[in-house]
Amino acid sequence: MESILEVNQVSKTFKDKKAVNRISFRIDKGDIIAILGPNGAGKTTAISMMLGLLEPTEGTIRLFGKPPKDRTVRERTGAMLQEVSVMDRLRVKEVLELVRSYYPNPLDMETLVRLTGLAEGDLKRFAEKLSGGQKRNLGFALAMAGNPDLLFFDEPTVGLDISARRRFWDRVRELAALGKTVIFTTHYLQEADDNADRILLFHQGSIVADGTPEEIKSRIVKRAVSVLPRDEGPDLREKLRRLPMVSECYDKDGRIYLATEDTDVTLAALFAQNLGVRDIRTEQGRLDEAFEQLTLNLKEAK
Ligand SMILES: Nc1ncnc2c1ncn2[C@@H]1O[C@H](COP(=O)(O)OP(=O)(O)OP(=O)(O)O)[C@@H](O)[C@H]1O
Repeated sequence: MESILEVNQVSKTFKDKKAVNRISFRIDKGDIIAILGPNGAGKTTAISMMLGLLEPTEGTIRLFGKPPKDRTVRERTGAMLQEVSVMDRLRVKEVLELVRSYYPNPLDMETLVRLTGLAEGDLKRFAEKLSGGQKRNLGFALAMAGNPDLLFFDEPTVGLDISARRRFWDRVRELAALGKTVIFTTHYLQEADDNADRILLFHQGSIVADGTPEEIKSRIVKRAVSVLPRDEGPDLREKLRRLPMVSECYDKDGRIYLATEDTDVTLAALFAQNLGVRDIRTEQGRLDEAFEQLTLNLKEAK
């Protein structure tokens, strides 16, 4: 299978800030990949390096076997970045025509217009006058103008309403079905879970997990047991923490939570030892909470 993207031991340091720290991965054709992570995790910096907009401090990046700035790479790559800046004083149709003209095998104008989701009348409007959502659609069309094999979307759904989001992901799935490779960034585990074939989980510049949504979830979504303290003994949390299979103990919404590898074993021990707790519940860990918990734990571990 053709390797679309290879990132090898890549780091980026801004003055004394290490924004990306020795990341390595390889992406094959036709996958939808989520780069998932909280604010400041290094997602945008990583994408900017893959696009050749930033030079890595160390390491190498190859797209279609060539460096990011190679002309043939540019011709086969499209991007929609966070700020969709459209040229002043150009009408929508003119912007589309201009960007098409940069590419050897552009997408036909009709398809591009369809991808903007704009009405015929809107094509004559100045691009800068479009609403935020319409600008995003135009950005999507511009990313597609060269009929690229590889697409980058940096937080593509921020600010879109639910139906616009759904339309966006439907279009992305269509593209992947045509054999195009899509890389997008997001803060939301749910969005990555719903739309990606593979997730690269970024945290503080490093990739801390790499796998299918199922693999990532099973790694980070732990079941939990939660209790209320009956009498707040001084070492209650420590005793709870030491119960079998418990990996962590934390307070949330007035309850004490025990993340556990095996709720049955933990519950049996909890009932057997009289630890001064009441209202014992088992919880199916929620995805977003687990994600938050994972990134918090990693932060504390540093
Ligand atoms: N040009 C720059 N100069 C100095 N520091 C920078 C620069 N660009 C990014 N950083 C820092 O590098 C880190 C990673 O930033 P980056 O924008 O890549 O994160 P991100 O995961 O995309 O975050 P967000 O989700 O908020 O967009 C941050 O701490 C940021 O402040």
